Amino acid sequence: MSRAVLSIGSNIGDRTAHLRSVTEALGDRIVAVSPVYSTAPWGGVEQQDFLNAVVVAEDPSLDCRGWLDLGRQLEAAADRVREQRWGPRSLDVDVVTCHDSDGREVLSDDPELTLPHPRAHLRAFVLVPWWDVEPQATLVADGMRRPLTEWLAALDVDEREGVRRTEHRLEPPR
Ligand SMILES: Nc1ncnc2c1ncn2[C@@H]1O[C@H](COP(=O)(O)OP(=O)(O)OP(=O)(O)O)[C@@H](O)[C@H]1O
Ligand SMILES: Nc1nc2c(c(=O)[nH]1)N=C(CO)CN2
Repeated sequence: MSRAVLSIGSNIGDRTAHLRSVTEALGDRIVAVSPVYSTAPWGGVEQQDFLNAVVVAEDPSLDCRGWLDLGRQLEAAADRVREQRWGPRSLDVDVVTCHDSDGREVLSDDPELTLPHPRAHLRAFVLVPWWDVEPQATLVADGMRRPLTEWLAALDVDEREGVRRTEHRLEPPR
């Protein structure tokens, strides 16, 4: 059993449909889904704006590695092509944090699955929607555990202003 915070993003094709493919696949395993944000590209590659959201999900049969594998499967189903680092993609699923069945946060420095995600604290497109669904959450980076609001406050204003809430909704029908 584990609980994961997943960051999902898309900037190619039907972006909402790509994000929705994740919430549809997760179904009853979803604990919370953030609003969808339109976000300026992060990372220096010139490309289309992204749609981003954060999903919190629980699964009794998945460990943290299982969330990474599930994310890869969903990316493949969206015809994700791995070309350029931080470049355009139909669907990106990142595991931001993962807690085990005892509620303990799993930490890992394995390059295949680094936890928490090593760049989450630098990304307003992760922090803003995550704060919407878990305002009390904290994130470890650079050897410090800080509330999301503190990591957000440390970012450039431009970075935060590039993240704008949309009316798109991802919740699967109940
Ligand atoms: N927490 C994590 N979530 C998702 N992938 C991870 C994580 N930690 C390590 N990885 C590894 O990162 C590799 C590259 O992933 P990906 O192609 O999605 O990178 P990216 O989205 O371009 O950049 P970034 O990793 O900065 O989001 C994957 O092969 C994966 O194994
Ligand atoms: N705004 C935004 N920028 C990005 C994103 C993303 O999801 N949103 N994903 C990237 C690859 O990790 C690189 N840059």
